[in-house]
Amino acid sequence: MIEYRSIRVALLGAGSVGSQVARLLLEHGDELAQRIGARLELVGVAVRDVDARRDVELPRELLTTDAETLILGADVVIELMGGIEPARTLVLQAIGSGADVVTGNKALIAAHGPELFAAAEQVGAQLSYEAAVGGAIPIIRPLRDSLAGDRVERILGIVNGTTNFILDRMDTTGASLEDALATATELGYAEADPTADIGGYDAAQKAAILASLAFHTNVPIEDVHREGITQVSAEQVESARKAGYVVKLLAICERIADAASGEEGVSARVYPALVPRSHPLAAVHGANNAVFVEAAAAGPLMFYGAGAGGVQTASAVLGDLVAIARRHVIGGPGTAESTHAALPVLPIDRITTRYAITLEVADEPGVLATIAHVFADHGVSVEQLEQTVDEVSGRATLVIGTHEASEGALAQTVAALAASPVVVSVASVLRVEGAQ
Ligand SMILES: NC(=O)C1=CN([C@@H]2O[C@H](COP(=O)(O)OP(=O)(O)OC[C@H]3O[C@@H](n4cnc5c(N)ncnc54)[C@H](O)[C@@H]3O)[C@@H](O)[C@H]2O)C=CC1
Ligand SMILES: N[C@@H](CC=O)C(=O)O
Ligand code: NA
Repeated sequence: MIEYRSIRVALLGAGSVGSQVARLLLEHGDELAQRIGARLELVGVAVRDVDARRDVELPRELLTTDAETLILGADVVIELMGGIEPARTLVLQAIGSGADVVTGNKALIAAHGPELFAAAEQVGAQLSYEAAVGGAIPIIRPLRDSLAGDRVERILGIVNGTTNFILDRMDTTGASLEDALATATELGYAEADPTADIGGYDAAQKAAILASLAFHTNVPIEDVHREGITQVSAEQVESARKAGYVVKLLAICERIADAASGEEGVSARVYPALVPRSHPLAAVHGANNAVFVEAAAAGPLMFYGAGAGGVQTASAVLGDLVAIARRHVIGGPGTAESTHAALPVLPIDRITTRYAITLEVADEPGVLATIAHVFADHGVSVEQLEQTVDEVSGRATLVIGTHEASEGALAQTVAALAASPVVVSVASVLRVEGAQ
């Protein structure tokens, strides 16, 4: 029997993810020790209430309500409490006391990443957060390590399981958003307050993290353009389906070169978009996540799997922990975040993409010409137009697909269409992403 040295691990939070991390650590201690060359010793678990009922029974002697004392003397601290405070203060205290930190807290990394990474770099500590984006899916380490020699051009991600479940259900069963959300809540995917999911806040935090990593630039959460799925209707999903598209909530991170100056910037944004059914992201069903990365040398890559779930997410936490423990065995400082490129983060009106606009119009002569003029007047080029006429109401529905246009030009076009006497209503405006 080999006598391994111990690496002292403190766990903060024993909820869905934390309790599974504790279980895996306790159950697989021997095997992990052989992989690492040192034993991971779980020295304590900080909880709110030691007597609370948990899905996973943990040895009572490990439980404490005193997180601050638990941190002292730990080699690695795992933060799985969620939220900003006290998580931020405890992570800073852990780093200050010489510990490495693993967290799954995307809200914390998106809002306070630079402060936490700077604190870690100052003392040579490692701050790892694979669980923060895409749950179990390896995406942080591939971006940070595997693609470190490449140049990431674009990321299209389905990074929120709840909204993907809702949109998928609307697409496959014709359910309304409200009914699909109720099912997501019943199945335990949605948060108790699902605003973070359906409002796109959770996806925006993940977009900020992905863009920062991919473009070696600090992308603050405030600079991520965010639109949720609350306005997506069953009609939009249905007409997308008929036209060969699916509606997905996308987190998009993109390098953009200014057309005039050639200067480079980055965009990070979250919105529901039409994705062609032939695109790999269209095949991401249920609560799954996928991150589609386009890199200059590697080409397109897709990372797919369980974006949430206690035990699934615990896998990512354990991966970070093992990597840190192996470094402890070898020695040396942690890897600092790379933000050397410091590219400007561009506002939404600097991006260009394609759009699908649905208009209700009067079925009269000259209407098409008037509409075509509105597009031409604002420099937006129409790629395709389909008309269906309701003989009873005498109204026509026009679905207009554009070539790439700027957000600014498109917004002006839509305003002019809404004001036009031949337009009864602008029924839908959706961006189109991932089309060739
Ligand atoms: N559940 C999931 O599928 C995923 C979760 N995450 C992230 O992982 C982290 C943990 O998530 P979950 O386990 O789902 O949350 P959870 O709500 O199930 O667990 C958090 C636990 O921390 C405890 N806690 C909160 N404040 C505390 C304090 N001051 N002292 C001691 N205990 C405290 C709570 O009582 C709760 O038991 C969050 O940051 C979340 O965003 C990331 C990816 C997926
Ligand atoms: N609420 C999130 C959980 C994981 O981050 C989701 O639905 O994806
Ligand atoms: Na991950």
